[in-house]
Amino acid sequence: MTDLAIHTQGMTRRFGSLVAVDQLDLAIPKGSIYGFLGPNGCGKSTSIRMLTGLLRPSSGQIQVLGQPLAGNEEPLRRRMGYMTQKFSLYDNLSVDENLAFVARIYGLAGQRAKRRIDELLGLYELAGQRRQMAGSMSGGQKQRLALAAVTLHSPELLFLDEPTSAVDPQNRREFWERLFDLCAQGTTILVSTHYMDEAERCHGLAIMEKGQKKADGAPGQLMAAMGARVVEVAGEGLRQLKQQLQELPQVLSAAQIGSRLRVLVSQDIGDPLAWLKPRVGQRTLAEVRPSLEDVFVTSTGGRHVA
Ligand SMILES: Nc1ncnc2c1ncn2[C@@H]1O[C@H](COP(=O)(O)OP(=O)(O)OP(=O)(O)O)[C@@H](O)[C@H]1O
Repeated sequence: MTDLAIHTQGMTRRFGSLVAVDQLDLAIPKGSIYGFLGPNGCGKSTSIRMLTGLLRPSSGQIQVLGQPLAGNEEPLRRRMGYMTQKFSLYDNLSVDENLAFVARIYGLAGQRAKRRIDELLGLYELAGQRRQMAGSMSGGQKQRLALAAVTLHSPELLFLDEPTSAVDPQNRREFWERLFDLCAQGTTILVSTHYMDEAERCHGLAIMEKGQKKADGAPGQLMAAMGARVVEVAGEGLRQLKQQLQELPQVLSAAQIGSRLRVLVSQDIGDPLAWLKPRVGQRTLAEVRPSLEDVFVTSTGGRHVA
């Protein structure tokens, strides 16, 4: 299918007896931002390495930009950009030199390279720092330079492996604005993250656990389809209440968020407020909308960070 940037069926990678990625089916539309959400070790990087053609799958089919990846790795890789985890530039080269170096790798030279570098320096607000050493720049500037470098050859498909783990929330927000600019120009972006807020910005996402996809869809859809209702309890003695509620099989999770206890009640309970009322004493109750973290907890059988 040509409207898919990435299409996999049963993509699997084993390392000895460990199944790092287990039967992953993906259908990522062109021009969208798609997220891999999951904890360390769940197989995000291994999946990205397979999709970029750097690592062979143990089994399964992979199509990238409408072509089978196997046998077409080289030409397809020229149409992709890949920012690895802890991607770093050369600290002891200037901004200009870093981009010129990357341009050479992509076979861009002379006036063409110069024009593209000028364009990117303008776009990523780095024109005033051309001669500054990359190592002396702020985290946000380094991030912008990294994005300039990885998009220098105007890739159609961009892979970003935990791109914002080293930047503050303000820079993270700006970085995402730039991703949406790229997306608006038709670039497909696959981004791995363990931040809920970041995953929530994606058009679609896969929730991963131990190499398996546990849920797939738009964040809003996943929240609407969650198999649990969310009730917040306010009052005294929440730590003790949490212990009591977690004993109940109908309570999927209970986690303290500030001065409230966030309780996920199985959807088998028709009226979660009426069901909880006698179990929480004098405390107050309110049903609230699910968050992506709630979806993560219910789909992975994990626990809220509490
Ligand atoms: N080359 C390798 N040899 C053996 N095991 C590996 C190899 N690469 C990854 N693994 C294992 O595969 C599993 C998935 O790792 P992967 O790096 O894909 O996870 P991740 O979700 O990207 O996590 P992180 O954010 O920590 O990189 C882990 O258990 C990891 O130890």
